[in-house]
Amino acid sequence: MHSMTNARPRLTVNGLHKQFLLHGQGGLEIDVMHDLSLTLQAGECLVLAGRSGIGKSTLLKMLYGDYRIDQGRIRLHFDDGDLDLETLPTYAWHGLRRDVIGYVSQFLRVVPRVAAVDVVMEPLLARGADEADSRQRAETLLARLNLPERLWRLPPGTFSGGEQQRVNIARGFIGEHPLLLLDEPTASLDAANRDVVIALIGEAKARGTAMLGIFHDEDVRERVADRLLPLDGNQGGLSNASQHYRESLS
Ligand SMILES: Nc1ncnc2c1ncn2[C@@H]1O[C@H](COP(=O)(O)OP(=O)(O)OP(=O)(O)O)[C@@H](O)[C@H]1O
Repeated sequence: MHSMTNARPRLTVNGLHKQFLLHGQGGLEIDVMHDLSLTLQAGECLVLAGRSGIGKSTLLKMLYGDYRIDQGRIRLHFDDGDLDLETLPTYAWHGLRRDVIGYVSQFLRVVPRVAAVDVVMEPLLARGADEADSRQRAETLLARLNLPERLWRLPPGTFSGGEQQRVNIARGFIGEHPLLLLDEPTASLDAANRDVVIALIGEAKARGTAMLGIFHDEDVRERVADRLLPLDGNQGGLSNASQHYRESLS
């Protein structure tokens, strides 16, 4: 995998469009994103803003390969060249997620019977890291996030929402990916743990991590955002969706 450079934006998005075709609704089309462009530098945290349903999570899912890039360009910049995600073959996404793009989703996808500490260290093991070192780093992160030690060896399926989210955050940060996507990582946390996440984001910035995040909490947003990107304006969203819906009825 390429190594990333500090000299140019790590990520450039140009003319991105996203449309969902709802087969169950007689082929209704929903325009979620229209002509979105952005750049993201190393060590920068860009926060996506805009009303609910405007397409913030959709953008993160397109960057992570969960949603197809139908129109527009998403380009990652490395020392030795660029990588266009819209033409990336399916098999290449696995390595990209392992080594380059990290993602803290809103909810932990629990794997049954796997202990919390193993969930957290897995991204390191996937790269062939030493098991004892990986476990040590996972435990350090879980301790920082105040997850009680008695829970570390238990599967997180029965943990509280906030406990699961802290396992999720530890798993997302442990890999120190050069590009990190954050979908409401602090939503279900108390003030003390929110502060830990803000500190983790600060440390990631200092390492040169480029971050794109969604934070509804204004206090958190102010503390982490280097820039805000409002998705409202000409980027479609619900107004377009409802317009399409009305057109489909007429
Ligand atoms: N897989 C999908 N199929 C159909 N429509 C979808 C799909 N994913 C998202 N949408 C629609 O796209 C729009 C944008 O959703 P998205 O989750 O990106 O919004 P958001 O800005 O992150 O909202 P919130 O702040 O409430 O999380 C919504 O109208 C949603 O219903």
